[in-house]
Amino acid sequence: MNMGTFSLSKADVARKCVAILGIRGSGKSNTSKVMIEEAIKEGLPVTVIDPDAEYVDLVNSMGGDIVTGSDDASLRSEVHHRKAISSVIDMSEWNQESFSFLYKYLTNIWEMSKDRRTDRMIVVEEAHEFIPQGKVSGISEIITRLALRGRKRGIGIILISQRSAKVNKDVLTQSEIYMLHKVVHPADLKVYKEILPWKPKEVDSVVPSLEVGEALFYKEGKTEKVKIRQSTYNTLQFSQFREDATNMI
Ligand SMILES: Nc1ncnc2c1ncn2[C@@H]1O[C@H](COP(=O)(O)OP(=O)(O)OP(=O)(O)O)[C@@H](O)[C@H]1O
Repeated sequence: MNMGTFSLSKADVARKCVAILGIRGSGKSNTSKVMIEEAIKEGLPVTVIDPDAEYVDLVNSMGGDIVTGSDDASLRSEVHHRKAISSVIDMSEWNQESFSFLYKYLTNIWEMSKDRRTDRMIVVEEAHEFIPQGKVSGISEIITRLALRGRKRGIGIILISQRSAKVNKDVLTQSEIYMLHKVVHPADLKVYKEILPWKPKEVDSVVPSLEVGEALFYKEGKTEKVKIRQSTYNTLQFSQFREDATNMI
């Protein structure tokens, strides 16, 4: 999996918990898009919980299925699971139906993966909204279960959040891979200090000066400063836009 200045293997991420953290605009979504692109290419299906419908075009263009609150959760999750199809749960309506759909879909994936294991990464954008620290809901419970007990059933998780201090600690601290983009707030720097085997001073001096697309990649006790490549989809979109603009002139 070509991530930019570093690479990952499918085995590095399948059935693992990955956390992508950083302030707004630091490059988290791009990092997760690159990971998703590479996972799908390697035959590892993903399900993205997408509050802003920002993964719809990417996953759609790679052969995935887009579902919303008005779809049949049992049917869609069954087909996606059986045929190893990637999906985006478009939560942008942010209404009761979307939440009911999400709960049923994830619960079904959990149930079905007991007898029929197929590897899948569940991507949780704005993770602090779905698994907040100190608050419990049906959705937070099922995501927590998938994150903490999904490994044996083939399930891995990618958590993305701009508010690391607000994400359920039990889940966040179970992550095996961290992609730590820029943060500046002391509460978020504190979370990084708990994750990284660095002196607090070092975290304070390095992390706030990370540039867009740069991150500290932490895995198995080792930390490396990396630059993530641009998602092909972003680049394609951009070149398509340029082409369209040129044709208009
Ligand atoms: N690795 C990268 N190389 C070059 N540009 C990048 C990279 N990562 C992100 N960018 C650019 O930076 C901008 C913000 O990126 P992105 O949306 O991924 O940030 P974010 O942290 O997810 O922000 P938000 O929390 O607002 O969703 C985008 O225009 C994106 O194209």
